[in-house]
Amino acid sequence: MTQDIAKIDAVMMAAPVIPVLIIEDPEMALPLGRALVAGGLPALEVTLRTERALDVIRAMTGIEGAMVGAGTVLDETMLKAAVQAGASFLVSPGASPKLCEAAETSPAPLLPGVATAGEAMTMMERGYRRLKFFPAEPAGGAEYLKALASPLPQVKFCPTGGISLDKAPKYLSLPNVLCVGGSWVAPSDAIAARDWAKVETLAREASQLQR
Ligand SMILES: O=C(O)C(=O)C[C@H](O)[C@H](O)COP(=O)(O)O
Repeated sequence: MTQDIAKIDAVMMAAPVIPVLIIEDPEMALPLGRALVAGGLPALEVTLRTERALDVIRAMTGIEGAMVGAGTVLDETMLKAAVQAGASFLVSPGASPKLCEAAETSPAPLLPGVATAGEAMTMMERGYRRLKFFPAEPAGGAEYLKALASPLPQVKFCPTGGISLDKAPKYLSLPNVLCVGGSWVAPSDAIAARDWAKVETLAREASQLQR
């Protein structure tokens, strides 16, 4: 199957925001994940950008109510390792033919990144209907994404990259946006200070955004 829309929609519709997590220390995984879920954000994207990211995914799969995915999935090796660690969805900053091929036999659905109409059309030809718009703010922001809605109404996006609590509403009001992604709900200073109350507050604000 190219992209299991029901599976990826369950992730994209779980909350208005998917936290994008960059975690160095697996000991932070459980308290951080619990704070985000308690604040109303159950879908968690753990980027494969740190050495222990797979351990973080393993730990987070034990959190009740969490849907744990892997971000920054760049190739087949990373995709397989993420699935093996328990990732139930996969996110990539871009879409390469080899990565898409690997995703087509994966039990976890892939949300691939695109930044142009041409890239979106290439993914549509492969059967994809849910895409990440990345990097959202530098690539043109909500206005740019709004302009894609009219010619490409079948495609729904998760814009990510440079989005904050203030910028999220512009995206969430668009007809072609199901949710947004962002790291602002799990800032590195709060993680370093183990300030889980702050993370929960940020998550709660994000979970209450309208879409
Ligand atoms: O590598 C990936 O697969 C990603 O998901 C990239 C992230 O979407 C952005 O790095 C998050 O951007 P900020 O919210 O601006 O920090």
